[in-house]
Amino acid sequence: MNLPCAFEDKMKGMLGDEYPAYIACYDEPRYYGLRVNTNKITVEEFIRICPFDITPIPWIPNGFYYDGEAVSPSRHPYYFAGLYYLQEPSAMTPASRLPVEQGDKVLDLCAAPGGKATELGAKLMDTGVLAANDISSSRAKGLLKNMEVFGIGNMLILSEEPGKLSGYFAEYFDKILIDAPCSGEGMFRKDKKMVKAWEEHGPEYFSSIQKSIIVQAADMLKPGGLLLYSTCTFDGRENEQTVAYLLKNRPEFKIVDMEQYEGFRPGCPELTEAKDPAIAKTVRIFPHHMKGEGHYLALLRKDGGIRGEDCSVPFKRSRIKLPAELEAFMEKVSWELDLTRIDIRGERIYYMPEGLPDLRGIRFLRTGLLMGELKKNRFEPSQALAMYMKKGDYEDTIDFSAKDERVYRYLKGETLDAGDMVSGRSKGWHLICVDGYPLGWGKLSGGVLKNKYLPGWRMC
Ligand SMILES: C[S@@+](CC[C@H](N)C(=O)[O-])C[C@H]1O[C@@H](n2cnc3c(N)ncnc32)[C@H](O)[C@@H]1O
Repeated sequence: MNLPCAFEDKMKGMLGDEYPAYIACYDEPRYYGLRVNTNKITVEEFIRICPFDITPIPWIPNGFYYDGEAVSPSRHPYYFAGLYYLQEPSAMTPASRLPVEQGDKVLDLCAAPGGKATELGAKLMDTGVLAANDISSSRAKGLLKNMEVFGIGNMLILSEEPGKLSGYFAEYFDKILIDAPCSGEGMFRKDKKMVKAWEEHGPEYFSSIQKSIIVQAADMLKPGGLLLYSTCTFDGRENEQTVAYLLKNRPEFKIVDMEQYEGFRPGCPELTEAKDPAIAKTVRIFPHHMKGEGHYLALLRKDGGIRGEDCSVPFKRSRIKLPAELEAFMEKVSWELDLTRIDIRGERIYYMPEGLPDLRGIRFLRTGLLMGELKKNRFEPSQALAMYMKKGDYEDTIDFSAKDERVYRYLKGETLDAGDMVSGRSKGWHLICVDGYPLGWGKLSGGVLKNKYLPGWRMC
């Protein structure tokens, strides 16, 4: 593989005797990974039903390697059911090393397309709130879809400058992840296009963006909260020096240890001006030490305050009366709605997370779970609501086996004959599942299932 000379020289200087082992990795194939959505299925159950061979990624409890040259997990109905996310193994590390607890308010500041945000949302198990932001609104659309496929409801999908967000969310979050835009040196093997991008915008360009983002993020963290900073690059300016910049400008931050793995290598204090030995607690991932691409991670705690103390002033919502159409639909749903969390905007009905600040003025793609729309005396449930549900949450369900070719036809948007799956009198909205995991909605009449799978999500 042709690497820029300036990059090779830098790596020789950084790695010394290890350089030959490092550069030899470029002749080895890349690794393919998938991460189980523990919000929908346990790891044990996934191993039991997984239709292709997988082997555990040793440092990620819900991560697995698969043979990307032999199988296409993105074509399987379980992928459409949101049971897993396809992700490069090292890229699973940042979300796994941020200790999110149920009830936390969590921010993923550079979140699209959702590789980390989907895992943070899964860890919250439908508690607290996850704000997933990306400055690019086109990339944020992909993020929204991935979050909905994963069944995450307690979310905000934002598309804002971090500096603007810090005015709305001052000391609001318990945990923040910054997977910073970077020069991508760690991904050269996986994606050769990254080399060209590096030649256009290198470490110097990104390090100034990273410094401004990390300080803006710091101001959104509660005292006592944790911030995880990560990149997929090797350059000291983007890694250790960005962390050192935060420590200098926000001295209330301290680097803390993260859960270790034998392949992790310590960060390099010598790459910074202050040479603070604590920088060695940050983590470098090199492909010649682990089966994954290059990454960098730092976990930091903000001093002061009692963890869990809530500094936010929640936006007060009053209990509303449900529209009759939604009330009729909810008769078949097994859970109770908290009426203070319902928000009706035009025809659309949202189920909002609790304890939000006033968001007026922020650019967002979604706030809360889009439950559905009110249309001429009827309620039409959304695709997101189907993905949010668990089998049994809705009374009328059609559960296909993954081996039934109708599952594939459903995902392609076809009308199906489902007379054998229901009693003769059954009609109206049905939750369509594969092996017990919801995929979307269908409307039944006389045994014929009208397809309500979201057109933009169909299998090609
Ligand atoms: C490394 S990618 C994030 C990948 C994502 N965390 C994942 O795991 O799928 C960095 C992202 O930062 C976004 N970005 C760039 N500049 C930004 C800024 N100033 N504020 C917020 N996001 C930014 C980019 O659009 C890009 O999607």
